[in-house]
Amino acid sequence: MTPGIRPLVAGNWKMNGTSASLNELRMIGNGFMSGLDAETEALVCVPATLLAHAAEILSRTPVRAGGEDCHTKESGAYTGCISAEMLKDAGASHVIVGHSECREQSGEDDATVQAKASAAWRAGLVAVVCIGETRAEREAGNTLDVLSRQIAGSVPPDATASNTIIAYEPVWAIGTGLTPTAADVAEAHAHIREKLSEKLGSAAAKMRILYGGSVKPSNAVELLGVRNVDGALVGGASLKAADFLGIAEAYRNIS
Ligand SMILES: O=C(CO)COP(=O)(O)O
Repeated sequence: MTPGIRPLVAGNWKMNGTSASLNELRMIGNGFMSGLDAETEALVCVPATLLAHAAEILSRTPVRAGGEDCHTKESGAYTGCISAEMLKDAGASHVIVGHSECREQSGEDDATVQAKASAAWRAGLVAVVCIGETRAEREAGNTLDVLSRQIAGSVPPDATASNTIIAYEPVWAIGTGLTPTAADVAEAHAHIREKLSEKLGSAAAKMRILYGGSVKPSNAVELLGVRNVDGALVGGASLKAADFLGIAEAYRNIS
């Protein structure tokens, strides 16, 4: 938590979900309509094939729909790619950029992530910029250096708290059931806030910094209660409405 910042619980469905999964989304929307939105904002980033449906379903709820990645360009001969403008047209409000799975699988570097964040803004979307160290980097004691380098390279210098959200996702915690200790999360998030302040000045004070990596209802109070943790980016547990709502409910027990 950061005083004065409203938390955001965001889901990332990754390459999961068909039209049959939209019922979970309906239940997520209904859950937030029955009072959870008093505690936190909510977003679910879905595969592009589901985005228009998701946006339509969620339009009657406080939950917003987002994309999982975008191209840097607005349009053109880029077979299989999706622009930020296309996501916006399909009803997205946000897009994730620089997820470690994209960085690894597509060889995406910090400069590309930064260009994607700018592309998101060009289309009127909020960019959720992901950063985080690998297991080898953590074991070598380089976590904070990696975060500094990724902030320097991936976050555009004109980022503001209204157009950008940072998601700290230790790569080794994603989908593994492993999580950093609350003290480790506190250290990483404080470092991220400090580096953002050096880079962005006063804009950094209100910028949301989400934690992602094996967040579940059972660990949400501990992880989301940490200072400078302004919400969660949830993978596996966002696919089941009960789990995603259970994570958001943690805010009823965090003061
Ligand atoms: O990568 C993530 C969200 O973007 C986290 O995934 P898990 O919650 O499945 O560990």
